[in-house]
Amino acid sequence: MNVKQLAAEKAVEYVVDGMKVGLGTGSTAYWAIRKLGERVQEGLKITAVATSVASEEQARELGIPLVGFGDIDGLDLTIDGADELNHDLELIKGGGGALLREKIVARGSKRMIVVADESKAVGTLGQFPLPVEIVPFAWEWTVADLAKLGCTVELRRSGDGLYKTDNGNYIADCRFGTIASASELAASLQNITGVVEHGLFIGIAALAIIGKQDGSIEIIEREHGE
Ligand SMILES: O=C(CO)[C@H](O)[C@H](O)COP(=O)(O)O
Repeated sequence: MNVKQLAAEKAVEYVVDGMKVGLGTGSTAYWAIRKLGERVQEGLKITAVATSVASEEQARELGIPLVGFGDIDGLDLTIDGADELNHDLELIKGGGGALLREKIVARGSKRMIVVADESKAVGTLGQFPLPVEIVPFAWEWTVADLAKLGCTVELRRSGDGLYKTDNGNYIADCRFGTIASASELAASLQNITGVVEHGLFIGIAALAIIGKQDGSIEIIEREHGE
């Protein structure tokens, strides 16, 4: 059973004619984009923006109509994956390196649906290293500032060199083990000048659709205003 596909295809049921849709990034969002492509070929009328070059290419191949950010002032719905999520729908994202674009797109959406398999649902965030996008300039100092927050930091690598995001920045993967307060940590991260954005998504996701190995689906909805 492909539980990522299960969750992703359930989320696509929330898409209706006329919607402006944000396309996430990663191996779960892949299935959502694929299903959306099928529905577009069957006549669904939507427009979309993508959160990464990879998702944009996938959408284009499937014939999903893409628009520029200058053509629309917001989105109705974004469907995206997560690396970890807790019961308050606080997320760690950025395992695929697209966290900055993902956060811009999710924040510009009336609703964000998170799609994940059950391994991503945790009691406390922090086992997954928190991805933080940082500018290459003086990255050594930024990494040192991040380490002062109580994590071990590894600059993400790709092949022989350093990994670069679609925006030309680096990713510092910060292993905290346990994140007691996501909002306090988010505030500390935002205070570090070399940080472009971090992978904590707080108060953004409205709904999580979690696919389980037994073929069932769990839905978690965030209380309004939480
Ligand atoms: O945040 C992300 C990419 O930046 C992904 O949504 C996250 O890494 C989950 O990916 P996957 O669905 O492949 O497990």
